[in-house]
Amino acid sequence: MYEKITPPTTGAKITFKNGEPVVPDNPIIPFIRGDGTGIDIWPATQKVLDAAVAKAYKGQRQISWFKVYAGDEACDLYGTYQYLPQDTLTAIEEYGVAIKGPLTTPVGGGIRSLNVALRQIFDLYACVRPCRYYAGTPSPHKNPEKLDVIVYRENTEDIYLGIEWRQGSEIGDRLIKILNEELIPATPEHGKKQIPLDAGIGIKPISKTGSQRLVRRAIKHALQLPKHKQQVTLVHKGNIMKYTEGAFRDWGYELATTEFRQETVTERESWILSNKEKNPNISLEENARQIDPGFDALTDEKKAQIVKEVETVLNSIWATHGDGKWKDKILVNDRIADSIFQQIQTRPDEYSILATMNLNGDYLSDAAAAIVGGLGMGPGANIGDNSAIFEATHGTAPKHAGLDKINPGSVILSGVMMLEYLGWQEAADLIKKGLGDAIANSQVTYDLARLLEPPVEPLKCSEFADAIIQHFD
Ligand SMILES: NC(=O)C1=CN([C@@H]2O[C@H](COP(=O)(O)OP(=O)(O)OC[C@H]3O[C@@H](n4cnc5c(N)ncnc54)[C@H](OP(=O)(O)O)[C@@H]3O)[C@@H](O)[C@H]2O)C=CC1
Ligand SMILES: O=C(O)CCC(=O)C(=O)O
Ligand SMILES: [Mg+2]
Repeated sequence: MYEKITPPTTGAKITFKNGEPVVPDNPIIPFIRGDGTGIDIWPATQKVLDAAVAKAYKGQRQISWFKVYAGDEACDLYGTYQYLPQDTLTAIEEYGVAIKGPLTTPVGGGIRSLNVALRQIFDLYACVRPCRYYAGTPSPHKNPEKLDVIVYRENTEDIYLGIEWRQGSEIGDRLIKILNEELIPATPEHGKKQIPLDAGIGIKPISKTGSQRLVRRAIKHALQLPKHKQQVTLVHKGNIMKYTEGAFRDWGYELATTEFRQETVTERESWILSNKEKNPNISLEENARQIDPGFDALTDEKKAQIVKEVETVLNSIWATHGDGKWKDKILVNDRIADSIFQQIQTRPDEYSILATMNLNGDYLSDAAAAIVGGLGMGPGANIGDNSAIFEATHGTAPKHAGLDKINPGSVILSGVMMLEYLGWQEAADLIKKGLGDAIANSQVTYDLARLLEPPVEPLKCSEFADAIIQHFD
């Protein structure tokens, strides 16, 4: 079955039932070491995960690690250009849950991202990246502890589908010609627009199915959070990209107000309901005026639409959501993507789950990680209905590779997410305690050491792992 690798002789497979993992006490878990600093980070991570599981379960549970190959290591073993061998795909498919270090993607030409390919091959449609603050972590922000968000990023489509054509390529030029001569003129709203003849072209597909399954998972996650964090914000640039990003927002609201009608309230609905609670005799028109500040300047047709919206909301959900009942529901709102980048800095405590499309979520997860201490503190998970791969937000950080210097925190915390996904909360909690206490004692790697005031002598990558383990007690 495998060409060059052999699964561990002990351990059992994780299986999936209704999208949830069924976990034996000794699961076999494939891991990819990763390129660049993967060589430093992975051994540190494995040591911490094994120590936590051993301490929490005293031999009753353990992970049987299965080394599989991708990136540079795979080419060394399997031959030139064998970046993602079939063995690796077979192993992940068979064992269901895997963890990986970062893999290199060249800019411009060369191979397309192996990281993205893995998400697409296994249909890992939700990229979940929590950003929370560990006390004592230096941050460029005054109150980093106020940020506690989870970026829920659609992980399989958008421009990451990678359908694009190079400038000057035969098909690219043909496509531009068809667009300029046939499709754009046939679409009146595009007027006389034309694509420059020397343009590269990329396609940005955003589907209803892809958007709604992501938002569904985000809402289900919100239901598990403490009351004050039960909120999902749909992040989009729908003012500019109406039929892709705008549609993502609309499909998100549609899902929330149909599949989760009893559990959710939209921000606009909450304004309408609260206007009536403050003034039970408020007219539909006055309510509409209060939810839309520019109401009086609108056309009669638009005004009538908003009045109708108010009426529909009151008729359909006053009984279930009115009289303050909406305050116990999950709040679903939306924010335009550029504004959310400043909102997480200026009003971080107003946000919880940020549901995004692929590109926006890629940007936003690095930015949010920076607030709570940088890319060394940014874990992540790629989750589908039949498999999951855990990996950090950051990349290979090649200039630090092999120096035993880089912060392994993000991959270790990705391991914590994996343990929680397996239901091994006790082991996950030990690591969170160990990591938190190490940071609180200023036992940190270079990235955090240089920001501390006064600066401290940094620990090596491997020493940080040891410090975490020492702080289990
Ligand atoms: N999922 C994946 O596998 C990903 C892969 N990549 C790939 O990684 C490669 C390198 O990408 P690049 O743009 O340099 O981005 P990286 O995220 O690899 O690194 C950028 C900078 O972020 C800081 N950083 C990253 N990781 C850590 C860490 N663990 N601890 C502390 N600081 C960290 C370092 O800053 P400083 O030097 O200032 O300390 C580093 O130089 C590219 O090929 C890219 O495509 C990128 C993202 C995700
Ligand atoms: O795959 C890559 O090289 C980059 C991907 C990335 O930045 C991410 O998923 O956050
Ligand atoms: Mg990224």
